Amino acid sequence: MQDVLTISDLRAYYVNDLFGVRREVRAVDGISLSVRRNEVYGIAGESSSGKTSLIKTLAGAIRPPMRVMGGSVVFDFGGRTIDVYRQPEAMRPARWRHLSYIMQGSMNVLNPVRRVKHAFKDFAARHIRLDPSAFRRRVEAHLDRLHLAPSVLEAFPHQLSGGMRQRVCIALATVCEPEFIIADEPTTALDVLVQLDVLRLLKEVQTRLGSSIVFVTHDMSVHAAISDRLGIMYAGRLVEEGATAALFSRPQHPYTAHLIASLPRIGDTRPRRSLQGRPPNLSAPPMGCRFHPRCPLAIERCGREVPDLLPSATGGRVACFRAGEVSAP
Ligand SMILES: Nc1ncnc2c1ncn2[C@@H]1O[C@H](COP(=O)(O)OP(=O)(O)OP(=O)(O)O)[C@@H](O)[C@H]1O
Repeated sequence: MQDVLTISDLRAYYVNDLFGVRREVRAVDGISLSVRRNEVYGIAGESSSGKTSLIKTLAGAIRPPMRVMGGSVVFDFGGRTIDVYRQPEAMRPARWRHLSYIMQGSMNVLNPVRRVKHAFKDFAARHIRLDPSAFRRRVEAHLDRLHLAPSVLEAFPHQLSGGMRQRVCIALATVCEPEFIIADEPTTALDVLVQLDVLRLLKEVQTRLGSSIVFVTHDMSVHAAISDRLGIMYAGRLVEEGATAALFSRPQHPYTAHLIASLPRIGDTRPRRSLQGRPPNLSAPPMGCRFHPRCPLAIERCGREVPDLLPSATGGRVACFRAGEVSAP
C-alpha cells in the first residue's frame, strides 16, 4: 500500500531563552513513521507525551517557541510530493484541499457571532469552484451525509449542541474531500454516546473519500474503535507501532501493556495498578530508554542505552530491550 505521509527522524523542540539560559523541551525527538493511503493511524500516549506537538509539526502548524531542529515531513498527494519544511510555500495551497486539520477543541473555533454558512464560505469556497447556489447545494449534500440538516448553515454556533458543532467541524474539514485529515482529540469533550456517533461518521467519511487520517487521543478505547494502526508515544518518542488488533492482543512494549491493562473491562473488578512515578521532564530526559525509571521490566542496560525501534514479533516495531517478555494484558 502506498504511503501518503513519511516522517523521518523528526525533531521539534520548544526552545526558550530566559536571561541567557537556553531551555529545550524535546517534545518530538527522533520520530520516523509513515501513514498509508486509506488508513487511520492512531497516536496514543499519556498527557505530555508529545502527541499534539507531533501533529502540529506534521501539519506545518508550528509557532515559536517551537522549532523544527531536524528531520523531514513529506506528503505524497497523488504523485505530487510536498516536503513541509523544505517547501513551506507549497503547504498553503494544499491546506483544506489536500490536508485538513481538526484541532483540539475545534468545536469552539467556530466564530460565535457569524452563522455557520460563513465558515464554509471562508474555508471551502476558494477550493470548490462553483457558483454560490451550486456551492450551497454541495455543502448541504455533505452535511446530510453527516446527519446535519441544511438549517445548521443559518445557525449561530451557540444554537447547536456540542455533538452538532463537532460534526460541523468534521464537515468543514472534509467538504473539500482532502486526501489527508489530521484529528487531535476530536471527541474528547463529548459524552460517550455522542463520541461514538461522531467517530462512526468520521470513519464513514474517511472510507468514502479513501482518505488517510492521523488520529490523536490518549483514550485507548477510542483507538480500538477507529484506528487501523497505532503508534504509542512516550516522552517525545515512538516506543511501539503496529496493527491495532495485534497491539491490543500482544503488546510488545511494557508501556503499551500498561495503557491497555488500565482500560476498564466489564465484569473485571480487579483493582487497576497505576504506573509508579511521573513522565519525565522533557528538558532533561533520563539517559537510555526514557521509560526505564517507571518500567517494571527495566534492567541495567535500559538506563545506559537507547533502544532502537526495530521490527517486532507481531509485525510492527518496538523500542525495548525486553520486547517479547511482556505479559499479555
Ligand atoms: N509552548 C510550550 N512551551 C514549552 N513547552 C511546551 C509548550 N507546549 C507544550 N510543551 C511541552 O511539550 C511536551 C509535549 O506536550 P504536548 O502538548 O505535545 O503533549 P500531548 O501528548 O499532546 O499532551 P495532551 O494529551 O495533554 O494534549 C510537554 O512536556 C509540554 O509541557
